[in-house]
Amino acid sequence: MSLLSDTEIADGLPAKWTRDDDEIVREYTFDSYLDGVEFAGDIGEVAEEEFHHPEIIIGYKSVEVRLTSHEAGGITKDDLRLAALFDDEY
Ligand SMILES: C[C@H](O)[C@H](O)[C@H]1CNC2=NC(N)=NC(=O)C2=N1
Repeated sequence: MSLLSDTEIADGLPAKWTRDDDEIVREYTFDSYLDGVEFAGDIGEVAEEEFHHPEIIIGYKSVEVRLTSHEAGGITKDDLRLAALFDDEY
């Protein structure tokens, strides 16, 4: 999978996602801590199915999700695709 250009990333970022250097990031908020934990598990299953894994930081009533393509060394279409799939779980 090849690296995307700055323009391709900007144009392809799903709503509420932002770019942070070589990663794309979104923070999800929840009514309870355990709702966030459950969401993390849900997107973990999607990541495993797609074999493309995010960094997931579980906070109090919030979950931060970071995506990058390690092997490619930056942001690829896989990252944009998984971001949209994770949003479907929210
Ligand atoms: C060996 C390598 O980790 C695997 O091919 C997969 C697993 N999940 C992955 N996840 C992410 N985010 N980037 C990768 O390059 C990647 N590679």
